[in-house]
Amino acid sequence: MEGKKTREEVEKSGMIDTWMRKHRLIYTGATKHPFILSIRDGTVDLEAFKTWLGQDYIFVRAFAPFVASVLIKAWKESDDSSDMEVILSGMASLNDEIAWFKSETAKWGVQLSEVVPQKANQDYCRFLESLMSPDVEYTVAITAFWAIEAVYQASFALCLEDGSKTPAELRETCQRWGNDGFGQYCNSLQKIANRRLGKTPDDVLTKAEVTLLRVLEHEVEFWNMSHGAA
Ligand SMILES: Cc1ncc(CNC=O)c(N)n1
Repeated sequence: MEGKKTREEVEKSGMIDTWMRKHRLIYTGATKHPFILSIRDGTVDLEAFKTWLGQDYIFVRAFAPFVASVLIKAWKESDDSSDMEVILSGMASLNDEIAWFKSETAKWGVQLSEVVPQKANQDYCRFLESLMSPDVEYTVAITAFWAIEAVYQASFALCLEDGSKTPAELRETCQRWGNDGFGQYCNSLQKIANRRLGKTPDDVLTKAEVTLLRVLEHEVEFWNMSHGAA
């Protein structure tokens, strides 16, 4: 019989893995969403793709200040100076990413000045803003940060696997988040999160788990936008 894991056992294997097993269904809902599966099997509606592209540009603009807030928390609270370098590398990539969104939307004829944030996007951006508060612990923020990046990494890596029928014109998008370098970066964030979660008080641990679940829910809602709005 499988009993409840002791705190010590969980620390060895890593809290993130434990939570991924515990919340497998919602994690799979976020990483194997019908929109992603439609890219992977080549049946994607290109209007849905364009909707996602325009909405994600708005999201990434709100995500950059969130990452900046995590950097500030790392600087103030972290017990390991290499955390800042990992977070800073993520921020640097966002500079390139925002430029990429501008050229990619131009390519697809998506007028960024005319993109109106949909409700799911607004809700997600507002949630990010709540996490920027100085009252939110570094451990909670870095867990959310990992989850946000990991969902995109897992989703788009799926579209690049052998046997996937991702349309040629979408491969570059999938590469952006599905490439090995981005995978390594997500692993580095996961290690930081695990290290922090392994030595955090129970009340903060609970907050981090709840926050992780909120991220996964927002990611599902974000993908859902691409259905309704073609
Ligand atoms: C909704 C959402 N979640 C995660 C990411 C990936 N992080 C930065 O690009 C993203 N672009 N959009």
